[in-house]
Amino acid sequence: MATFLSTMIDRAKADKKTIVLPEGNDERILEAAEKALEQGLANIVIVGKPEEVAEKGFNLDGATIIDNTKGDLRKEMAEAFYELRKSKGVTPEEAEAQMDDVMYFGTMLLKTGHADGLVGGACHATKDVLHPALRIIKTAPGSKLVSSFFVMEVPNCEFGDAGTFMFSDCAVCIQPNAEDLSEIAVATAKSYQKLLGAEARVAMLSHSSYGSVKDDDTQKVVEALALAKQKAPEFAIDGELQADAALVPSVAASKAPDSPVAGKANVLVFPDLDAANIGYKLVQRLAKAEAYGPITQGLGAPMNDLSRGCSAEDVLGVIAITAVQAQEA
Ligand SMILES: CC(C)(COP(=O)(O)OP(=O)(O)OC[C@H]1O[C@@H](n2cnc3c(N)ncnc32)[C@H](O)[C@@H]1OP(=O)(O)O)[C@@H](O)C(=O)NCCC(=O)NCCS
Ligand SMILES: CC(=O)OP(=O)(O)O
Repeated sequence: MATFLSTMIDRAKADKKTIVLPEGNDERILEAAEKALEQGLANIVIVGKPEEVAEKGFNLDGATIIDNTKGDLRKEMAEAFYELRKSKGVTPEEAEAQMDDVMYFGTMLLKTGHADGLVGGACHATKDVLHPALRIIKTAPGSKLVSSFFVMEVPNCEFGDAGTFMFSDCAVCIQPNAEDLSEIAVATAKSYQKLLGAEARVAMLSHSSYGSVKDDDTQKVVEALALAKQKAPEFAIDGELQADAALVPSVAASKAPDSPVAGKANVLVFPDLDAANIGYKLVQRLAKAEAYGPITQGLGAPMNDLSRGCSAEDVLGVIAITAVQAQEA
């Protein structure tokens, strides 16, 4: 049976894109690069010192390895970064020094067209990937908010689409207000349909189902639901729902009867970053689920993060997803 990963790899191969991997010092990144090259799913650019990358012993034939610490490209990226950020008070010297940071250098390679997408975060915290993304790539036209999702593949699971889900926002927006949460819900519904080619059924999660608890937190979700429905009436979005009501048909029948989503949700929108980040890691570790992401949405170019707990297989999945996003950019 085709898995999410095999589908993404096949789609990536159909129109090969160039993906930059700024963390050439990380073995999981190099192992994933080796696999990506072997399978022909993307052209690979690695940021790192060529001799140090070679020492790790991976077969990276065909990859371009770029040293950010010297050479013409460093100068070119520093100058382009200065032009972008001088209005924010950045000096030419600061721009040059900023290129020591592989994440900024890699983001500049993406910005200037040396790559179509970027994957990083195996050894950088999420904020260190998101800062250059927000400062250099910025939001896509028509998008106000950058957020993220994980594709979760839960083994032996009858819920969602045979165990496949998107969880959002597990990485970017710390304390989204109702307006932000509505943007996250609509963006993730669109991402689900685009990436997985199936109808999204979006549950706005809470500790309440259909008014069973009324407090400031549940009312934020109620407000977000109303805004999301107004913005995108074409999507099946419902709430507020507890996780059991969202997933389990028998619980849905008692807690949220007649809901178009309860008991069959495949997109879970969590009320804040605490709930979302904790929730995805619990499912990943306790249910032994595959967790691909965090994949950003709303950015002007495909640039995706990884968990520092990722495996080489997770990195390969995110490279494939990023290449597919680049085909659509
Ligand atoms: C995403 C994050 C890094 C942004 O932090 P920040 O300090 O607001 O970012 P910056 O100041 O660099 O913002 C740069 C610009 O992006 C904008 N911005 C920030 N977050 C944004 C978002 N989610 N969507 C769109 N724009 C955003 C800022 O308003 C700013 O705009 P300006 O240059 O016009 O003033 C921060 O929200 C964060 O740390 N999130 C949690 C990450 C995390 O730790 N996750 C847990 C583990 S996965
Ligand atoms: C997404 C995420 O939680 O990243 P990390 O594990 O690197 O903090």
